[in-house]
Formats: sequence, structure tokens, C-alpha cells
Amino acid sequence: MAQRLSTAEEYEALLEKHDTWLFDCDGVLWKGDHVIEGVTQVLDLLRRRNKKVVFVTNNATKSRKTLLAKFKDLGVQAHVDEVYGSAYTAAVYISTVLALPKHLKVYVIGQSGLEEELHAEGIQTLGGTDPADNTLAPFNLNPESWKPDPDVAAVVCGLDTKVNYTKLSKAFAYAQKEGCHFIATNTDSTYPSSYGLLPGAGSISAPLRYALGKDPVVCGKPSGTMLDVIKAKIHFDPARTIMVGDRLNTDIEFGKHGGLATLLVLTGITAESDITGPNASPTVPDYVVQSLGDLRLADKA
Ligand SMILES: O=C(O)[C@H](O)[C@H](O)COP(=O)(O)O
Ligand SMILES: [Mg+2]
Repeated sequence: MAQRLSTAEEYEALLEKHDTWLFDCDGVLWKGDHVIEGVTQVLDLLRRRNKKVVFVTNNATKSRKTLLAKFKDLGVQAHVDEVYGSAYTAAVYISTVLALPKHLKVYVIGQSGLEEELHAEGIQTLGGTDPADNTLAPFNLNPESWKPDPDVAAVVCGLDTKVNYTKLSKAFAYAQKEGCHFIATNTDSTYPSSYGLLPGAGSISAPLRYALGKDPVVCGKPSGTMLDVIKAKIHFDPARTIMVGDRLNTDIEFGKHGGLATLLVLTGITAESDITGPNASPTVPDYVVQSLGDLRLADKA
């Protein structure tokens, strides 16, 4: 059973136990463009105590560069080497694990942040923000209206707020080809916007999974690919590391797979009823707090 923390002494004990703190972003640090109360004080407190702070987000709409700009705009301190996003992980997976030859291309369902990370790894893309594919015109396979590019060797799907039938059809056509890789940045069903839940990246790739009858390789949490990418850049002792998240089937499972302690906050996706009572999830975090901001009380212990 998860341990519910609510006193300054309990928060202080948690701080003392962990040297490295991995933070999910949407629903933990902020919701849309609203920083959750007390979060900046908690991060300052951790930094004052020389804790290692790492940000691990499944949000693939932003590159690390644009994520950093968001941190700055919202007044949350962060350095580029502390920020890991599923767009970056997907790009690293394609360039290093698949080692896609440079003349081959990736068809993208996703936004500019995903394209930026792919391009930074030297990967050529089609689709994505290309105005030609951001259309509501009917799509058909008539060779006079569309000629598939024979060099497409992978399809990558992330959150795309302009997803449409043309993009889904092209992605489907490519992903059906023998040897074409089917990759998802992340498969979150929803995400917490400033004003409530909206369909997440997993809901964008769902039609493709259904049409293809197969699941993609997932690069974001809870997959080990995300942890491997972080471990390649940052040294930490898993026994003294904690993952803080708002979603059980991504953040908390990610922490558990990696042998890390896990702390669930209730400011995002997961509600009290998901962790208590007869319908509680089988994924049980080690600790639960109402909000990350509550940990600022540790200073008063
Ligand atoms: O669908 C999405 O892209 C995600 O739900 C969302 O952006 C997750 O971000 P995280 O909570 O991992 O920061
Ligand atoms: Mg989250």
C-alpha cells in the first residue's frame, strides 16, 4: 500500500532519502501554462540541498529547446542537460538504436518539437508540419494525387493537434510496408490542460494501431528507452533516486521498472479513487502527496 505523506517531518524524511529527483512535467510542475502552487519553492529547496534534478516528460510537442523556453517563461529554473522529452528519446532511438541510414526518411504525425529533435539527429522527415499534409481535402491512393516516397523507413507518431485523414492514411500506407518501423513517442491516453483533460498522444496513434493491427515501439515513459537515454547522460544511484509523477501507467511504472522509488501527486491525471477502494489500479506508488508544492513544508521540520 502506498504511504500517504502529509507532515513536514514526513516530507523532510523523503528529502533525506533521495539524492536524485526525476520529475514528470504536465500535471506535476504545471497544467498547461499554470505552474502548480509551491513547485518553484520545492525545486529551489532541492537545489539548495544539492539534489540532482531531472525533468522527464512524455510531451512530444516540444523539443528540449522549446521545453527550456517554457521553463523560462513560467519562471522554473532548468538547464538543457536536465530536460528529457519523448521527442528527443524517439530521435535518439531512431539515430542510434535503429541507426537509420541518412538517406532514409521518417514520416511524422506530430508537431514542430518532434521535427526539431529528429532534424537535430540528422533525420530527414516528411509530413508533420508540412502544409501539404495539414489539409482537410479528401485523401485517396490514386497515383496521380500521391506518390509514396520509397525512402520512408519509419513512421513516428506523437501528439498532433492537427491530425487529419491525410496524415493517418500516409502513415498507414508507409507503416504497412515490409520493414517499415512503427514508433510512438508516447501513448498517454489523455493530458491535463489548464482547463481539463484532452486526448493525448496515445489517442492520436490509436487509429493507426487499430488499422495496422499492431502496436508501435514506445520511446517515452514507461519504456526503458527513456531511462536508457537518461542513464547515458546522467549518473545516478537508483537506490537513492525517486520518480515523481501524476500518471500511474507511465510515470509510476517507469520508476518501478527502473528500480526507483515512486511518488504520486494528485494534481494531474490520477484521482484518489484510482488508488483506493475496490477499483484501485494494480500499480501502487511508494508514496502519495496531494501536490508536489506541499514538499516545501520540509524546510519547517
Ligand atoms: O499525450 C501527451 O503527449 C502527454 O499526455 C503529455 O504531454 C504528458 O506529459 P508528461 O505528463 O509526461 O509531462
Ligand atoms: Mg504528467
